[in-house]
Amino acid sequence: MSDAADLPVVPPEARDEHATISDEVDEARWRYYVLDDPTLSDADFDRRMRRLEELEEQYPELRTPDSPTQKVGGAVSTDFTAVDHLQRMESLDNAFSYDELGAWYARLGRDGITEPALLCELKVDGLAINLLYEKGRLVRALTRGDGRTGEDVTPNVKTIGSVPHRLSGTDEFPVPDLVEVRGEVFLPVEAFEALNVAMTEAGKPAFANPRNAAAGSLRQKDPRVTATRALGMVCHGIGAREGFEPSAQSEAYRALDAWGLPVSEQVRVLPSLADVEGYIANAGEKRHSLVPYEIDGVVVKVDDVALQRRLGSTSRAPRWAIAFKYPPEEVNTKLLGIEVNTGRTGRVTPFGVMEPVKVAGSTVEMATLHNGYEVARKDVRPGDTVILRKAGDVIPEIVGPVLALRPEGLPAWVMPTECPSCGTTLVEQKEGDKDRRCPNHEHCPAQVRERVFHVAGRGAFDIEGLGYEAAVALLDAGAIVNEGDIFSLTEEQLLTTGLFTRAPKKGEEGPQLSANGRKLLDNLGERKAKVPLWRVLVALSIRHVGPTAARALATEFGSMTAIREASEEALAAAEGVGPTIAAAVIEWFGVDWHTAIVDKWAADGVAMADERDESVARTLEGLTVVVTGSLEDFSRDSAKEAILSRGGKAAGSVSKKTDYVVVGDNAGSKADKAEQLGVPVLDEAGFKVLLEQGPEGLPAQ
Ligand SMILES: NC(=O)c1ccc[n+]([C@@H]2O[C@H](COP(=O)([O-])OP(=O)(O)OC[C@H]3O[C@@H](n4cnc5c(N)ncnc54)[C@H](O)[C@@H]3O)[C@@H](O)[C@H]2O)c1
Ligand SMILES: [Zn+2]
Repeated sequence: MSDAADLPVVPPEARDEHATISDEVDEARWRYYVLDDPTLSDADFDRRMRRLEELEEQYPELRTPDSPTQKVGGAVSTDFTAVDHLQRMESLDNAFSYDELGAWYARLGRDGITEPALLCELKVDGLAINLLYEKGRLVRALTRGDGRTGEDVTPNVKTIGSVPHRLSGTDEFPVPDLVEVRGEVFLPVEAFEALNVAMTEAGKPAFANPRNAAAGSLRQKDPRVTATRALGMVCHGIGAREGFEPSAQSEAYRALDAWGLPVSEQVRVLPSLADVEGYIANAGEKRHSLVPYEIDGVVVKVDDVALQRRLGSTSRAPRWAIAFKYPPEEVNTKLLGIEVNTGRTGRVTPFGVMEPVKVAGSTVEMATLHNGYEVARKDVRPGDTVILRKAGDVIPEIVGPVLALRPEGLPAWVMPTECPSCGTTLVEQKEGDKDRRCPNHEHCPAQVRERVFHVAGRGAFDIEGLGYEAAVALLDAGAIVNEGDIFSLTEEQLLTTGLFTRAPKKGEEGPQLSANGRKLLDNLGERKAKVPLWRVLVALSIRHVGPTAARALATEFGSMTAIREASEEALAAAEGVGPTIAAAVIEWFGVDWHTAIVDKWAADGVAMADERDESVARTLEGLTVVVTGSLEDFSRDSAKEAILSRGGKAAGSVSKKTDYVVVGDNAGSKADKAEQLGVPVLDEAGFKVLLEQGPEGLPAQ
């Protein structure tokens, strides 16, 4: 041990920083453990703890017993009776990377413990609980508190369904005289979401996350309230015990399981660090699907109890365990402003602009707020500190404001009444609609821009070289007025934009078309000639007509003309279309500037029908055929294809306009309907004749 004299002198700045952060951490712990209402995100909290540890590493003098790094966080609220644990409850040291995990493992090696069996389990994001069983009876349940003294929440814990009030023994594991069982109380994600809906409906503030909701639900003064919250519990250790001496952590879990306590099925004992890393990676990938509650990491423990004893503990955590923490999915950041954006269909969407923060591995500075109601419901205001959540691949979400940090007098945000792009007064599509739309569909610059971009996009014409930047440039230069002009773009027009030009070479005059520009013209020419009809339909931005509906329409009708001429009933009757889409299609084609776009495209050489196989005779021209039940030699799709390719229409339901109904095995009501309406009915053989020879081939009815 070194003398105080050997220690580096602590500069006043370091001392100040340490004191400031210590105060912040103490305050944060109070809010988190006692009030269940944190103002720091876990990531911000962890960062402060790390900084304290760094400072103490550098200036060991700062590592006093009352430093937050030396204490198990938490305190005891006066709402509950304070009771001492029989054996201290500890925290866990953290690893935020494989390197840090490796460093922990290497330390075991230096302590003479090589290749120990390692028990891996999920780190449950809940709150710690200590259950005392005497002679198999649950006599007390305590929160962790400061590790020595916890809060007595026995009546509340007794409402948790998975916590047995009495243990049952087995031959291998008889009920011990006394045992402290440690575990985590959690609220499953689904129950959390349901609870928040109920809270909002009751006009109460929603919980920020399942962990806070679990803590708030368990630490209720009235256990009847706790009883209504679907809390769960999972065991992760034991404390004091009499009449029970397991030799391994995993053996303890087998005993807990035998006694009827909830033990996770995800626990594994693994032989090497590489296996542990595999476990961590796998659980990280399945973070939201492995178990119905939230996890924030993996806990790795030396399995052998004798080795655990040998390693012992620091002032706050065992040396034989480490928590590997996943990147945080929730962070706090400043909401700088709320802006609105007009989309392709005119929907005006508010979105939050935030101070950029890293969350779940990516930097986020914007997140949608969906509509004005959503902003009001969450009550987020520019200037608020907000909780930003990004779970896995899900798009980032602003969960809500940290109310305790709201500056006084911060005004609520008001949804604009006019389009941010063209100034037109916004409307609701239909009464009670939460969305507001700009009705200026034809000329609103934002809508036109989004549509042009959409026409060229992956799901529609898929035109390489016509991205967002090009769409904006072409519109700004007036080279195109709207999406109708895309396929008549000329070299001269491209030259007006600046985006598709290069400097003239010797002997050339004026700016020249760049390689990009020539490529764009080639792509336009190539795509318009061979694009399937359904992509053209998607490109038109008809409400409700996405790829699925577009494919259905194309299969059924085969050409743009057929779709345009079809009645609403005929559209609705088509397989996979239905009344909503039919109405949207009719409405869309009823607008002059819409049909002008279709006509312009057709004139510019855009393919407006799916190519037919010319070798097939058009035996069904003008006929509508319904196939029902299952056929031997045709699938649903191939039967339809056979009808379409011969010029017929394949309808989904039987009406007076149906010419033939083909009835296969297990045909249902459609066959009856045909009979009622007197529509000729064919079996599979008759269908084949019809396909080959047309109605002439069939015996006269
Ligand atoms: N946001 C805030 O203001 C704030 C304040 C205080 C603490 N916190 C959060 O709490 C953490 C520190 O709390 P802590 O001291 O409880 O440490 P910890 O949560 O990092 O780890 C220790 C705890 O993990 C729990 N745990 C879950 N699954 C476990 C398992 N399988 N095996 C063993 N233990 C398991 C136990 O309850 C144990 O007490 C911080 O990292 C932060 O995330 C946040
Ligand atoms: Zn507008």
